[in-house]
Order: sequence, then structure tokens, then C-alpha cells
Amino acid sequence: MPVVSEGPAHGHAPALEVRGIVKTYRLRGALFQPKRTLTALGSVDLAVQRGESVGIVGESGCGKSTLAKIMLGLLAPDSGEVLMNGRPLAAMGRLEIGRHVQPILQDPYSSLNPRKCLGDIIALPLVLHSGKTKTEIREEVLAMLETVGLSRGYAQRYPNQLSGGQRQRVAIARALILKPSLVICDEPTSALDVSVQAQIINLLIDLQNRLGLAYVFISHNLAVVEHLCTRVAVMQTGQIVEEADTDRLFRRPQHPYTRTLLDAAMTQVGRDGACAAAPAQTSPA
Ligand SMILES: Nc1ncnc2c1ncn2[C@@H]1O[C@H](COP(=O)(O)OP(=O)(O)OP(=O)(O)O)[C@@H](O)[C@H]1O
Repeated sequence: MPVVSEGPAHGHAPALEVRGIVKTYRLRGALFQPKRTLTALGSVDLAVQRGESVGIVGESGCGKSTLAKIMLGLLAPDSGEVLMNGRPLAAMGRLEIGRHVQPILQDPYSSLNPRKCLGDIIALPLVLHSGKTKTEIREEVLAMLETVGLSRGYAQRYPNQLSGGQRQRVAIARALILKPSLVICDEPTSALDVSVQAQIINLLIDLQNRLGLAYVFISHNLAVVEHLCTRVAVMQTGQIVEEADTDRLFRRPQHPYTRTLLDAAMTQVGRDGACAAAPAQTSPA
């Protein structure tokens, strides 16, 4: 079945565009077997407009994280190109990429240095790259803590003194300190309790409204994607098989695989009760 696609109207250059991305992995064969290649992405096209949030959904192994790594410049595609605000990512250095795009990942704990206090963790990109004075950096970090819903006193705490939700707030602060226009969220709430998930999702929405961020939001939780994203791309075995505005995709899915995914999610919600569904109003974790 051909790709079912309803992209948005284009104005100026998108925050992110991937064109014809192909990525294969070489798999080691057993001793007497030849090496094999696995096609993780087979010609993926996707555009994310400024300030937009695009969900990427699909079953485990369909290529979502591979695509995220390519969008972040952490993995080179075999072919195709990634453009950030119209400029090829391949022509940018690490710092320039970091000013455009930052990740927020599933497990904030493993990415927070346990020996450093939170202020230093959040400040690191500024210390390395900004050329700002210590006083300016300190003030920016303290303001960023407040932006993500933590008081200034948290600057002196350490990662092991925080709850999971607080750690994810620190990871968000660190991602935003260089003021990127795009954030790639790869399962940012799936390691958190349901009530804390809701708080982090609401924080992401609030930050998007305040800072005009664009999000690529990868999640297995379709209810969260429906709540947060304006557009959704559905991936199956390394291909985007359907892409549409969230409302249309959830109400009138066109591709059989999208229908299967939505049916499976409905069955899951039926089994678990409504708790896996969209975030409610809550106070900070
Ligand atoms: N470094 C690697 N070497 C070999 N194969 C890999 C590597 N990374 C991923 N793969 C394979 O590529 C395919 C896509 O993996 P990827 O992690 O991108 O999928 P995913 O949709 O993010 O899955 P999940 O939702 O479980 O994280 C899978 O078949 C996976 O086993």
C-alpha cells in the first residue's frame, strides 16, 4: 500500500527535514554464515515545521530510534539528507547541531553525571560553548531551573537526591539551555509513574507554548501522542506508511497498519483502565 500522506502547507524552511533517509546495519553472521545487512530505514521523508510537534509511532524495532539518532546527527545515514532550518546537518559541527536540536531521552538518570551537582550538569553546554561569564551562566542556569518547575536551590543538589520526574526536569533543562529550536523526545516519559508522566507532558506542552519549540515525539503511548502532537507519522518496518494531522489520523486512519496500531492501543486501554490515557492537571513532581 502506498504512503498515506497529508503534510502541512510549507512556508519557510522547516525546523527539520529528512529526505530519502536509508540506514542499514551490518549484522555479524554466525561462524559459517555470511554477514547480513538489516535495513532499519528504507527511504524516510519527514518535515517538522517550526513550533510544530510531530509524533512518530510504530511497533518496537520499526526504526524510530534509528531515525531519532540520524536527526540528532549521532548516526550517519547510508543515503539521504537531514536539513535543519534549510541547512544540511552534514555540513554542521557538533556545536552548531547542538544549538538547533537536542534530545530528551527515556532514562534521564543514566545521562546525568552522579558526581556533579545539577547546576553544573545544566551549565556544562554553556561552559563549553557559550563564552559567557560565570555570573551570566549561573543566572541562566537558575532561571532555567525555574522554567522547568524546580526552585533555584536545586542547583546544589545531586542526581541521586531526585525523584524520576525531577531528574527528567533536569534533563529537559539541560536540553534547553542552548536554546534549540527543535527537541527530539524519545520515549521521555515511559520510565516514569503515570501521574508523573502527566506532569512532564504538561511541562513539555507549556515549554512549547512559551518558547516556540518544535518537537519530534517518539512514543509507544498513543494517548500521549494524541494529546501532545499536532501531526503523527506512523512507521512500519523502516517506512513511514501514514502521516496526517493528529485528529484525522486518530479518527479516520487510512492505512491498515495504523488501524491495527489504534485497535491494539484501545484493547490495551480496555485492559489497563483509562490510566494510560492523556495527562490530567497535576502539580509538579
Ligand atoms: N546498532 C545496531 N546494530 C544492528 N542492528 C540494529 C542496531 N540498532 C538497531 N538495530 C536494529 O534496527 C531495527 C530498528 O531499530 P530501532 O531501535 O531504530 O527501532 P525502534 O522502533 O526504535 O524500536 P524500540 O521501540 O524497541 O526502541 C531493529 O531491527 C533493531 O534490532
